[in-house]
Amino acid sequence: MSDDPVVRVRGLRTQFGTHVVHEGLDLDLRRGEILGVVGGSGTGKSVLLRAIVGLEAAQAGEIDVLGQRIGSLSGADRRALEQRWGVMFQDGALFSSLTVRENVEVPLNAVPGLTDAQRRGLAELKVSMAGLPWKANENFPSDLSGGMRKRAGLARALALDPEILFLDEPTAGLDPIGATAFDRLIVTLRDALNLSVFLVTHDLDTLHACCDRVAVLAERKVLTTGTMDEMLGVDHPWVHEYFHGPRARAAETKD
Ligand SMILES: Nc1ncnc2c1ncn2[C@@H]1O[C@H](COP(=O)(O)OP(=O)(O)OP(=O)(O)O)[C@@H](O)[C@H]1O
Repeated sequence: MSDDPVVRVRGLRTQFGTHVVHEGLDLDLRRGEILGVVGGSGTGKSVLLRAIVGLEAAQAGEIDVLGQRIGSLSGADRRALEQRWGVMFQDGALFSSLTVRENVEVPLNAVPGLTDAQRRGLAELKVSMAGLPWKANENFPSDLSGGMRKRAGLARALALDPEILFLDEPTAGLDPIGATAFDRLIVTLRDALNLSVFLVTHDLDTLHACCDRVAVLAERKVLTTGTMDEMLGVDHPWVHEYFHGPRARAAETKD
C-alpha cells in the first residue's frame, strides 16, 4: 500500500438550495486501501460518493481522482477516467429489463473492438468473480434475492477492471451470513485485483472485517480518519457512541 491518494478531496462544498451538505470537506483514499465512510443518516455519505464520481456538482473545492480533476475534464477524458472506476449503488441500480449478464455487458459496450462473444465471456467472468452461480447470468434482477442483486451490481462495477471501487452500503439489507460473505468477497477482490475501495457503510461488522481506515462524516465534513483502534480514542459524542455503543462491542467480540 502506498500513501499516494487515488482520490483527493479538498475544501468540498455541496448544497441543495440552502441546505449545505458538505463544507470544507477533505478526504484521501489511499492506493490499495479499503476506506470505510461512516456517519449518521443524512450526513452526506452518498452525496460525497456521487460528487467524487462526478454525478453531483460541487459548489466549491477540488476533487482529484487518479490525478485528474473532476469537473474540468473534456468529454473524452472524462469517459476515459470513468472507465477506471466502478460504482455499486445501494439498490444495485440494475436494468430490470436486462438479464444479469446483459447488465454487466452495459459498461463493456464502451470498449471498442470487442466482439459479442468476447463481451459475453468477460461479463460471465465478472459474474463468477462476484460469487454468483453460472445460471444467474440469464436471470433477470427480479428473479434474484437481494443479496444476489447486490452481487450482480458488484459484477457490473467490476466489468471494466477498475482501479477504484465505490460501494454504497453493500451489506445493507443482507442477512448476517450473506453480509459476512460479502465482506470477505470485498477483501478477496481488493487483494486479487489491487483495488482501492471507497466503502460507505453503517455496518460495524463490515468495518471490522474489511476496512484499513475509517473516515467519519459529521458536521458537514470528515471529522476524523484513522484505524478502528484509533476511532476508539476519538473524543466526539457521535464517534464515541458509534464505536463504543452496544452494537460496536458486539461487532468487536465477533472476531
Ligand atoms: N438530489 C437531492 N436533492 C435535495 N437534497 C438531497 C439530494 N440528494 C441528497 N440530498 C440531501 O443531502 C443530505 C445527504 O444525503 P445522503 O444521501 O448523502 O446521506 P447519507 O449520509 O448517505 O444518508 P444515509 O446513511 O441515510 O443513506 C440529505 O439531507 C439529503 O436529503
